[in-house]
Amino acid sequence: MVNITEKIKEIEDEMRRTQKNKATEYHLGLLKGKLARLRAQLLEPVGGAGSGGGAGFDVSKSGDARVALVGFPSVGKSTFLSKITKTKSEAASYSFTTLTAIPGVLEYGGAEIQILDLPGIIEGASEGKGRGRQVISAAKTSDLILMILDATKRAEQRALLEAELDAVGIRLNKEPPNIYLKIKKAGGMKITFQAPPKYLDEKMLYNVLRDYKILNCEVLVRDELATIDDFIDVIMKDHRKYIRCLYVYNKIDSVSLEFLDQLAREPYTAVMSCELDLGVQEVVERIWKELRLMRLYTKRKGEVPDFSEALIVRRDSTIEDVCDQIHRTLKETFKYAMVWGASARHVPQRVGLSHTVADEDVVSIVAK
Ligand SMILES: Nc1nc2c(ncn2[C@@H]2O[C@H](COP(=O)(O)OP(=O)(O)OP(=O)(O)O)[C@@H](O)[C@H]2O)c(=O)[nH]1
Ligand SMILES: [K+]
Ligand SMILES: [Mg+2]
Repeated sequence: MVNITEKIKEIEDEMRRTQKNKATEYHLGLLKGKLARLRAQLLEPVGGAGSGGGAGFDVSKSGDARVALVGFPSVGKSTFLSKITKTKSEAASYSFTTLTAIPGVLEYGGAEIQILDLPGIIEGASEGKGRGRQVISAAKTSDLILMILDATKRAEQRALLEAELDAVGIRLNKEPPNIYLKIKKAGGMKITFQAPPKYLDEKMLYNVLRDYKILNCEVLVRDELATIDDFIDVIMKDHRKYIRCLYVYNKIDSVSLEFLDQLAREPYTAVMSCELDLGVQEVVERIWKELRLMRLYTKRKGEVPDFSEALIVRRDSTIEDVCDQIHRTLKETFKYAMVWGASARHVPQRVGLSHTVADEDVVSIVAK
């Protein structure tokens, strides 16, 4: 039997050989669909625990969020971890100094953020080269990926890493496609476009759905710019993860100012030198921003708010989320909440469980 990696290679080769034009786009769409299926199979765990498969490292999540340091060997991931947390992770000039996941804790704005130093990955990681698959699985569990890049190395490194993450279903700085898909038991396929699509047509979707043996379903494409890749992502949604990514170029002590200026202007990008301690604090601030966490302060009735300890919640959290964060059963006795701050229409505002809070609000929960 041909193994999955070989099958993947065959399809990739065929895609490369196929010229892109109107006549081949249906065929290419089908190949992309098959490729996505095989890649998902490749990541399925085989055998028992620890057998490689899709399992990450055995580090439990802790704190308010998790950030994964992903990059080629010797870009300075461990040096960075040791700089911003109390954990010391060995750093050296040779590749693969780090062989497992090393967690550290970054304290910022009253939050505890878990930073995961990971072994370096290389091209082919998604297909299991080196510790690649384990590293990528760990990255998949994070709330933010910090892609550490070496400013002195060729520019392709970033695209190569992105391709590796993309191959395992990680989508960086992207929202899930605006396509509705409901699989049904009967009734055939009903495909609707909200506006004339630029890159799709009914036949293309029909072909791919048939190939996935989805014969009864309802599809509504809401985005006129959606591509066949987006559509496959929707079919494979259980294998997709949409994660924010900050690109961090380290070792800027060794590049020209001109080049540095160019790097710093790229979107989602920060630059630093761990060695000269340049820009490191700015990267920490960007981590906080990208995580989109909020600080809330609680207040007991008749007392002043407790500003010494913040309650950390995710952006767009509601009073219900706040209750869950404080105590598992608080919701059951909840009567109403009083809110002071940016989310309150007037101060204080009396609100229910569905009220959305804002950063630095003061909240007082009143129980029955
Ligand atoms: N010039 C320069 N060198 C740096 C900087 N930061 C780290 N280094 C050096 O780069 C080398 C690799 O650093 P590590 O922290 O081990 O890199 P890593 O990414 O953890 O490497 P692996 O664990 O092997 O994947 C070490 O010799 C560091 O001293 C920097 O800002 N500038
Ligand atoms: K190293
Ligand atoms: Mg390391």
